[in-house]
Amino acid sequence: MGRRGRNDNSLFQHPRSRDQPGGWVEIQKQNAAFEEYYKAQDIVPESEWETFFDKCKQTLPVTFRITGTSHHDALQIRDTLVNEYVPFLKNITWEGEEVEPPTKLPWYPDGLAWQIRVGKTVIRKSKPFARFQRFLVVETDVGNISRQEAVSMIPPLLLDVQPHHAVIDLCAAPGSKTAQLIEAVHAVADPTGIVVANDSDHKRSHMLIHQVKRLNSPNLVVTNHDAQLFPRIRIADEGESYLRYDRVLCDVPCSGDGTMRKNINVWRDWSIHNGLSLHQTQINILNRGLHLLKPGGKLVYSTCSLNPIENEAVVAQAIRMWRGKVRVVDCAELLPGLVRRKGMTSWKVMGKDKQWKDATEDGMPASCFAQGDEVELGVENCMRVYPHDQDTGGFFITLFEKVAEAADTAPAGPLKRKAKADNVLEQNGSDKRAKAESDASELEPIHSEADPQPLAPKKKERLPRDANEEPFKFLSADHPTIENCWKFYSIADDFPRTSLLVRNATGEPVRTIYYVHPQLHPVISLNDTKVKFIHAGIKLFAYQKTLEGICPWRVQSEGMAVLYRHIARKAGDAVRVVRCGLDTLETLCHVTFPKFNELKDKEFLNQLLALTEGCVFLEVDVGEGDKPIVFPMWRGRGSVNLMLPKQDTAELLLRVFKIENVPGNGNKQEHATPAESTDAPAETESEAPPTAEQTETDVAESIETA
Ligand SMILES: C[S@@+](CC[C@H](N)C(=O)[O-])C[C@H]1O[C@@H](n2cnc3c(N)ncnc32)[C@H](O)[C@@H]1O
Repeated sequence: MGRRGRNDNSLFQHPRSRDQPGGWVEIQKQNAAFEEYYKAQDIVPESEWETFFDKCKQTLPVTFRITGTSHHDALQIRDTLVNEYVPFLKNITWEGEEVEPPTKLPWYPDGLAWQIRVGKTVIRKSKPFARFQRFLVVETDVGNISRQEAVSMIPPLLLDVQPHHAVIDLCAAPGSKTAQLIEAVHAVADPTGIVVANDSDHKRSHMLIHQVKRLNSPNLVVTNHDAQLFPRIRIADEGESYLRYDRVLCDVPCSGDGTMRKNINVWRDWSIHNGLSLHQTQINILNRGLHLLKPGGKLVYSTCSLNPIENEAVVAQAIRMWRGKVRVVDCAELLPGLVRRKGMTSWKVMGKDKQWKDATEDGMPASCFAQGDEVELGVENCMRVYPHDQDTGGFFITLFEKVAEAADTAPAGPLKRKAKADNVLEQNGSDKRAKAESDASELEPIHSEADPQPLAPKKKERLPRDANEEPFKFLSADHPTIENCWKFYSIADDFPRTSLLVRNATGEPVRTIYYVHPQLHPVISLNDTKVKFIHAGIKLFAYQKTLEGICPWRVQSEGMAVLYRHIARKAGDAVRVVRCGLDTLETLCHVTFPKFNELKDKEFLNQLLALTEGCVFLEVDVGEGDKPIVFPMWRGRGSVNLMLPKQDTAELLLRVFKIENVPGNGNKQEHATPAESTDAPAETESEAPPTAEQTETDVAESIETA
C-alpha cells in the first residue's frame, strides 16, 4: 500500500503534525515494460540485474544537506549535529535489531550531507531519535537543513562554482540545486557573481522563489522562460554586449524513472513514450545552454532518468553539433567516494509502438540512435549513478567544457532565421506550457552547413506580461526616501545606492525597498521588456504608516547583513547599533517586549536610552575571537523587541541555549504580540506571502514533466 505522491517524511515533520486524510492507492512495484526495456539495454551486467532491480523497489533513505550562504554557520550546525546528536544515536537497538546511526555522505564536501535509515516507530519511541528529530525539524524550519536526494546534490558540486561566476540554472524549479549554486557564489562575503534561475513553469518558479528566498541573496534573479529559447541578456547600453555564463546547469525535464524508489508512481506510469517525447526538448535545452556558455566555461547536463535516449543519445548529439568546441570532462577524480558507472556507448531504440527500431526505419530521429562514434565523442565520460551502488536513486550527469568559441555559434553573433525542421518529435507537456515571449529568430545561431542542426522549438506568440508580476524599477540614488533612511540608520556612502529598487509601475517607494547586487543592475534595467523577471533582490526596508514621524521604513531581517556591513561608525554619530551578551539575548528570546525596567543589563539599557524610537541593529557577543551575531531589534518607547520570526527564535533557543521546546510553536512569553502592542510596529510582512506553497525538493525531481 502506498500513499500517492507522498514520501516517508517522518523525520522532518513536527511530531504532532498529521497527514491529510485520503489518497491511499495501491501501487505494485513492478512494471513489465520497464523490466524488459532496461534488461535489453544492459544498463547493468546480467549478473547484477537482480540486485539492481531489488534495490529499485526499496524505500529510499532520507538524505539532507546543511545549507545556508554562510559556510561558517553551516559548519557550526554540522558540529552541533556531530557532537550533540550523533553520539547519542549510536548503539541503539530496537526490538532486538541494531538501529543504524545517521551517516555522512562520504563524497559531499565538509561533511555537510547526511543519510538516515530509520523507521517511524524508532523515531517516535526512542528518546535520542525523537530529540534528533526535533533538531532536524527546528533547523529545517529556519532553512539551515534541507531535505534533498543524495544524487540531486551531485550536479552543482561538479560545476565548481566560484564567487565571481555568472551562473544560469535553466530548469531550476523547485530549486534544490539552485540553492547549492547560490551557496557556492556566496562562499565569500559580498561576492560579485550572479545566479540566474529559470523555469518555464510559472507556478513552479514561485516554488523556487519560496525555496531560495531564505538564502537572502541579492545576487539572484529568477526568470520564467522556455529554456530552449532562453533570451540573450544585454549588459551594456551600447553595442552588442550580452551576458555569457561561466557555469550553466541543464537539469532538464525527464521521464524521472531513476526516482522509482521515492516516486512509486513510476512503477504504475512508466512507458517508453515518456523518454521519447522529451528527447528533442532535452537536446534543444542543452544546445541553448552551450550557446550561453563562455569559452572555458562548464556546463552540467543531468537527468533523474536511466534511459540512454534521454541521456547518452542527447549528449552525443550535442557533441556532434558542437564538434571540436565542447568536450565531455572525465570526472573520475572528482567527488572521491562517489560510486559511478561510465556512460553507455551503445543502446537500443524502442518506438512508441513498443517495437525495437533500427536506424534506417522512418519515423525515428537519427539522434536517438547510437551511431558508432560514441567512444570517439567521449560519451564514456558521462556518469551513471545506480541505486544499488550506494543506496541512492538513479541519476545521470555529464560535465561539459566549452573549449573554444564558435564564431558562428555565439549568442551575440550574427543571427539568421533557421530552416524549418521536418522531423520534429512531438514535444512534451512542459514545452506546451512554455512561454516563449522571446523572439526566436534572435536566438538561432548560424551553423556551418556541416553542423547538424538542432530541431527548432516552435516560435510562440509573444505573451503579455503576467498581470501579477509587477515591474522592477530602480530608484534614483538621491531619492528623498533613500536620503531619509540613510540618515536615520547612518548608512555609509560606500553602499551602492543605485542598486535599490521597487516593484510597482510608478517607480515610487510605496511598500518595500529592495536591493540587488550592482552586477544585476544592467541585467534587469536593460532587459525588462524582453526578459520575464519574476524575482530579484532582497527586502531592505518595509513601510509602516504608524511610524510616520520616526522613520517609517523598518529594516527587514533579510536585508540585515547587507545593511550592517555598511553602517557608518563615525565618532559622534547616533549609530543605531546596540550590543549585549548572551544572557540578554536569552531574555529577548523568551520575552516579547520586555519593559526597560525589566532589563537587567544596565549597560545595554543605557545604549537603548541614547537612541530614538525605531529599528536598531543588535550585536550579540558570542565569545572572544568570534564575530558578534546581529539581529534586527525594535527600540520602543518603553520596551524592546527582538524582530525575529518565531521559528528563528525556537532555533536560537535550541542551538545556542540548548532549550528544547515544542518546535515551530515559538517560545516567547506572549506579553503582547507585536501587532497588538501600542509600542511597536506590526511584525507582519508588508508583502504578500509566497503564491505557491513550499513543496519538498525531492518531489520536484519527480516525473512531473513525464
Ligand atoms: C528535473 S526538474 C528540475 C529540478 C531542479 N533543478 C531542482 O534541483 O530542484 C525540471 C524542471 O524543468 C522545468 N521545465 C520543463 N520544461 C522546460 C523548458 N522547456 N524550459 C525550462 N524549464 C522547463 C520543469 O518545470 C521542472 O521544474
